[in-house]
Amino acid sequence: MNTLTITNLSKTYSNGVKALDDVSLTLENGMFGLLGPNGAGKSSLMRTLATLQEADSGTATLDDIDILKQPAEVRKVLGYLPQEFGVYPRITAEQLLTHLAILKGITNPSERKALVRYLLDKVNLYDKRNKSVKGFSGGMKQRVGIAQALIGNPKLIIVDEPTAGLDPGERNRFYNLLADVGKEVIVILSTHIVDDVRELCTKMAIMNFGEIVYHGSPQAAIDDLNSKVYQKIVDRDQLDNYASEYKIISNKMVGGQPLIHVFSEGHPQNGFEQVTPNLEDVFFSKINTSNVLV
Ligand SMILES: Nc1ncnc2c1ncn2[C@@H]1O[C@H](COP(=O)(O)OP(=O)(O)OP(=O)(O)O)[C@@H](O)[C@H]1O
Repeated sequence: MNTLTITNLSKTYSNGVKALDDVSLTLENGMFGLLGPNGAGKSSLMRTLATLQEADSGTATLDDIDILKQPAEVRKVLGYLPQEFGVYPRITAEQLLTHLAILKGITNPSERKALVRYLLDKVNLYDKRNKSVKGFSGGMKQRVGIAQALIGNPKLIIVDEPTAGLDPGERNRFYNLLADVGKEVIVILSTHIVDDVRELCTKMAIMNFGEIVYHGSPQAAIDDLNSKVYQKIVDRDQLDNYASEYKIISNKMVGGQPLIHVFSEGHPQNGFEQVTPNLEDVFFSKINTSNVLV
């Protein structure tokens, strides 16, 4: 069992933005979802754990490695799929992975060849190994991204917003692959897509303005909202009135009209009906609700 312990991590950029505000989390093997809106600080946290940037204060350890002080040690046991894994030279999938394996220090040619073929098979691209990666679909490129993250038997795999731009079929294939990978190592899936976390993760954190605003299981967070979420279709021009009277946690268009979800300890009457809460309700109820109104 591997353990990642993050303690009081903070980071303020030179422009004054506090991207990490006293972040503390403990993670063990399995898929961990880090959910947050754009700009919440997810990439800042992922880049810090991937030793690509420094924190101002706090600590992070992976088993007995001090991530902030021993970056070279971390890199040996880290697999990282960055948000922009997008520079593809005109080489085949097998050549690209071979090249990245060399960079990762796999020096024995026959061991490297066997590893690359194993990884291509694992991400279901063995048949495409001689095709140029440039011509791959978004989903296939992300699978190459996972294959390269698996080089060197990592203990910690970080994937930053991996499903953006994938069609539903490709997203599903990618989910299956991640779920398979996540059994024996720590996988952190950073995303603003609630479905990614619902489908894959048993543990999660929600981040907003650099702070962890929830840490626990998705189901426990949903249970907390039980019989406290109500919905109603309202007129668009009435939205402001509803916002001042109720605690709106989400607002989406259904057939051209806003469907609002509100949080309420008791039944709000006035045409509202109770709904079974979902992870999206959790997400919106934990982050700043002023974003909700369009
Ligand atoms: N290098 C930087 N210099 C200054 N500000 C930065 C820098 N990188 C990020 N920020 C700011 O820090 C905050 C957190 O950014 P970050 O990229 O970590 O968030 P995020 O949750 O990953 O968002 P997204 O989903 O948009 O990638 C944002 O306000 C962002 O504008």
